[in-house]
Amino acid sequence: MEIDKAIGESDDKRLKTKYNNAIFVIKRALSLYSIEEVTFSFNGGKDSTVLLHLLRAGYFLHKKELSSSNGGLSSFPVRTIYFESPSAFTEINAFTYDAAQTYGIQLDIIRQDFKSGLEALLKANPIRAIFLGVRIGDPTAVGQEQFSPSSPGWPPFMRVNPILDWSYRDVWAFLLTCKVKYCSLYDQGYTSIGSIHDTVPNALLSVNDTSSKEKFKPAYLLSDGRLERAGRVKKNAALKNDVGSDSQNHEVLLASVIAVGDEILSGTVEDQLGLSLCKKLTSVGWSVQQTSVLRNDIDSVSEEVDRQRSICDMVFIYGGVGPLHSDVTLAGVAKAFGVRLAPDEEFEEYLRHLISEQCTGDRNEMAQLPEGITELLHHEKLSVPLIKCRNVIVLAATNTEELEKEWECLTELTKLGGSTSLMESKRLMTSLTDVEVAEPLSKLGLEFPDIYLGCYRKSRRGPIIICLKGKDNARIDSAVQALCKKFKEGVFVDMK
Ligand SMILES: Cc1cc2nc3c(=O)[nH]c(=O)nc-3n(C[C@H](O)[C@H](O)[C@H](O)COP(=O)(O)O)c2cc1C
Ligand SMILES: Nc1ncnc2c1ncn2[C@@H]1O[C@H](COP(=O)(O)OP(=O)(O)OP(=O)(O)O)[C@@H](O)[C@H]1O
Ligand SMILES: [Mg+2]
Repeated sequence: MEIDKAIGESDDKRLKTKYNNAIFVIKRALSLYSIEEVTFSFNGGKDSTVLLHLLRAGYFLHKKELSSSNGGLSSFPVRTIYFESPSAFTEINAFTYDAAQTYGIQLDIIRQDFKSGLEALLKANPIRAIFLGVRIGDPTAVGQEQFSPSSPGWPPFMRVNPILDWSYRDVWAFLLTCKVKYCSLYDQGYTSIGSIHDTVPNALLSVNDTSSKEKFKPAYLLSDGRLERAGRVKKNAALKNDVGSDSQNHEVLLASVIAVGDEILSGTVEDQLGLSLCKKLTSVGWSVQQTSVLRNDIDSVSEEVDRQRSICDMVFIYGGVGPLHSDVTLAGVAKAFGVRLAPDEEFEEYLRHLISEQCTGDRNEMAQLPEGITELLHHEKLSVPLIKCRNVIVLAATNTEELEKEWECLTELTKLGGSTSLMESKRLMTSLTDVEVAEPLSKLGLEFPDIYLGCYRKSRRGPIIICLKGKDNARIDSAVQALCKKFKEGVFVDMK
């Protein structure tokens, strides 16, 4: 069998291990279910192309073990389904059909959405397990194992994911080692393929060319596999798109800032990052809803992150990030999302590069990240990428200088300030007493419900500072005028 032979002859140890594990999963599935009960969900993408060949090899090896036959593989008896959509690339369609013909696959074309299509399929056939080319890092892989029952609300079947733990690099190592055909779009700079509406070539593969037409290097040259979805335009375009589906449709983006550290709570260390973050977020138009300081305790972190991530658009968490026993922040974030911490080999590489001499043992504990929900945000100014788990940003900064750098990169990478409209503000100082300003101010609040009114003082007896914030400078000016009218001239001093 040519695939098994090609891997056998390769000296890529890592690829061999990945291959053997995937074949093991496939053989287990073929032992657990009859051939009529399994289906391969094939869509012509690179991951499903890998799976196609693994299944061919796995089926061959499974048969060989059963019958000790040594014959070739002429046809592929695993039922194969393809959900064809009008928004698929023609190249994907063409490749899918071609591959089916080349490998003797009888392709069932389904022209319904996934759920309805699967319902109809399962009604008409005794299917119990479906092979998928899902990999960790795919948004749909969250919480999945190599064998994962379909989700509640979906028809009942087992999802079998033989390449769940394969990286982008593993996928290309396999396709190139086995010298198998793959969809032509991957040679034109596409690195992960969705629909024609949300997929463009990966800009990281762009080649500077003097001619007017932009050119791209092939997908296998993308050196950093974590960026394979950079060509998925809409989903990656702006931070606002990461906001949970249950988030409110408010115009101002809401943030929550969480510090993790027993030392802050005991007063041993002063938290300056919280203050700095609040200032930065406010300066780009975010409204900070809450700051909290938590103990270095997984459950405290997970409960607070879980609460804040559903109320706020973005949660910023810092402290407790590292390899020490007290560094529980990432574990808490993973728990909040109901996923486990799993080794991230590419993050591991970054860390090894950074701390190579100090690195002991096989596994670097710091390279464990929340599985399936983590996006690494790379910036040339950062030696280690920032960690983003859905709408939670984990900052590694331990002082304001480091925070400054991370913030700068974060705003560049995520358009943090670009997706919101900035708040205007004005501050007035007065030596009127609290009693004198209290009632007029609350009335002003009723007259200008769109203006935020805040008050503070620097000392009990000192002047009061009144803060007015809103979307529109003219509205703030009207509110200021209305307030001044309620008092004698000159009692308010404009501080800005
Ligand atoms: C064969 C098959 C089985 C699926 N099973 C499930 C499932 O059990 N639960 C689920 O939430 N989504 C399931 N999906 C949907 C995928 O998780 C995902 O939503 C789909 O691939 C859409 O990806 P896209 O929006 O990027 O195209 C399944 C899809 C396919 C093709
Ligand atoms: N339209 C579809 N028809 C059949 N199976 C599908 C379809 N879309 C997705 N799948 C299944 O889901 C898996 C994951 O899809 P995904 O888009 O992440 O990977 P891919 O298409 O194989 O590769 P790429 O990441 O390059 O797009 C596929 O390998 C396939 O098993
Ligand atoms: Mg795809």
